[in-house]
Amino acid sequence: MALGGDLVPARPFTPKNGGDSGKGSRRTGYMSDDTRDTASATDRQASLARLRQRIDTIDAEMHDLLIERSSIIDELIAAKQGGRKGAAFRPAREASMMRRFAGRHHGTLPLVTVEYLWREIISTFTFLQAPYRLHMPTDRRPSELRDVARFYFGFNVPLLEALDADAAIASVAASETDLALVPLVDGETPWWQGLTRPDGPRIIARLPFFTSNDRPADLPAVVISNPLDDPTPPEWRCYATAAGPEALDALSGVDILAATPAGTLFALATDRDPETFATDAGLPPLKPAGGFAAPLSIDGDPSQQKSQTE
Ligand SMILES: C=C(O[C@@H]1C=C(C(=O)O)C=C[C@H]1O)C(=O)O
Repeated sequence: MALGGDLVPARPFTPKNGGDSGKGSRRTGYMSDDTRDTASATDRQASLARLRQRIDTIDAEMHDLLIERSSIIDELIAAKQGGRKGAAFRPAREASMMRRFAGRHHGTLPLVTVEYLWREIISTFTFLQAPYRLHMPTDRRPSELRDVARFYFGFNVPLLEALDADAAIASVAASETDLALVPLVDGETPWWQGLTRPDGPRIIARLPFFTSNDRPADLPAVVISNPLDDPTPPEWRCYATAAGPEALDALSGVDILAATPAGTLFALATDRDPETFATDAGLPPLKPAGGFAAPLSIDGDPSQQKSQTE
């Protein structure tokens, strides 16, 4: 049976005996309130129909543009074939696209909605270039992490549950194009040791990209991939150290990502030289663990502020 096949269409309400419903039945002038009400209801219907027509026209244009956007994929794959085989992600390009949206955005549509729509588009387009799966540990904040996964990678990308971050990173290492999404939550084990092996998986992005005091899918997390062919260097470089977080807390240009008593994963601004930094801070040599584009705070964005006060 077709969906909704049993549904009976609602019949319009027709009042009996002329519909004496108070205000509308009083005769006050040349045009009765009834006639006026009917006229304004007709006007409302007409303007609603006009607005819906405009929306349908815009939707058709957006749909045509998405189809046109996807027609570029084959050429994109060919253009990228000069590079190494592997994942098609270009995190620096994705970051610059998001910054461009933030710069040109206006109106009542929350900027985070734009981010969400384009994340679905970008993830699907990347997937069409080189299919991949997303490995997600289930041992810490799994439902919040799933929200982040779906917000940033949409519903076309298969999501695979892993026991913990180590298992998720091992699955990435064993694949060609897969990703892992690991929450930045302090724990007992320094899971990031799996990011310091030569030519092994590395951090490629930090989420959320648009930061705000009040946004959906806001669990801090990092995206991990095998080394990419992205020519643009990251703005923050990640390092692992055996030192605890207290050794780094007060230092400038440092962003602590996750910590255990047995070590810290942190990001260092690229204008800081890591060797000089480690020597000055009295730290043992740092182990590179990847990098990411600087997230963007959108709390000053007018449309975002509006959505926050609602
Ligand atoms: C299209 C590209 O590849 C991926 C898909 C993107 C997109 O659909 O806009 C953007 C960046 C990449 O992660 C690209 O490199 O430009």
